[in-house]
Amino acid sequence: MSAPIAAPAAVVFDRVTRRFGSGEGAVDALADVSLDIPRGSIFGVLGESGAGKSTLLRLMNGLDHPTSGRVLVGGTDLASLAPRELRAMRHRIGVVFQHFNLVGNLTARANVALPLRLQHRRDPERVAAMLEFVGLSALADRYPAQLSGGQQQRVAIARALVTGPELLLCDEPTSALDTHTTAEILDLLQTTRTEFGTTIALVTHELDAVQAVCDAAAVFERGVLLDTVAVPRTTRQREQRYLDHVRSRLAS
Ligand SMILES: Nc1ncnc2c1ncn2[C@@H]1O[C@H](COP(=O)(O)OP(=O)(O)OP(=O)(O)O)[C@@H](O)[C@H]1O
Repeated sequence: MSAPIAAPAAVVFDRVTRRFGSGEGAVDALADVSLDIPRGSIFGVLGESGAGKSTLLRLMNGLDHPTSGRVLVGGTDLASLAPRELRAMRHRIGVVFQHFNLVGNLTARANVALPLRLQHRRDPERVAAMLEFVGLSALADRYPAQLSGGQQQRVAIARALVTGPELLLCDEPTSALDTHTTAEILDLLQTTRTEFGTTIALVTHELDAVQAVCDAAAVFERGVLLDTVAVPRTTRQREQRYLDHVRSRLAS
């Protein structure tokens, strides 16, 4: 029997170094990092402050480029793209931030529609479907200040997904949320992967978040990739998550 053919990685870091400054003051935010993020996975990027997590995300998003090495997204070296091509590529990548980054004077609905507007597109049905997907149809005409943190993050996720990205970058998406809301947002990320096949990079310093939803995680310290670990999904963990979910529903 022939060996199974591995699906191509959604993101490849090929010997990537990102150096800031020069001479004695130089800092390698990432030092010779090689990493594959499998297509359709939820991949954790774990590390303390200063580990290089944000730098890694900015490189995946094409907002920054390596000092040496290559970052491939969907097989394309981002540094090889002309500005126009890079903009097109970035439409295939959604981003969710720690502090939601919603536009305060736009309703939830208008926030979700924003990425389409920036592409000169209008698709109210798609916007409505995304709001329904994140469970916020009833609150679509509220402004961010009228929503809880968890609700705002749901809007941000709907906004990130509205263009149908194949890659979703999440930068500490639950760090500003309480435990219960964190679990709900992590569940939503899992549903996103299941429903749309989106590859999700989850940057966090929270080990619990990685254990709850990630298939694997890369662990960084001061720019160095210490290890890439598979996260075991035992039956026990699945049962426990289900029980936690049921209990929280009954309690609410
Ligand atoms: N634009 C920059 N200029 C100079 N140094 C930078 C720049 N961006 C990042 N660094 C340095 O690179 C290292 C990694 O920073 P990075 O922000 O990627 O870490 P992080 O893991 O995201 O940290 P945090 O969790 O605090 O956001 C740090 O030492 C930081 O000071």
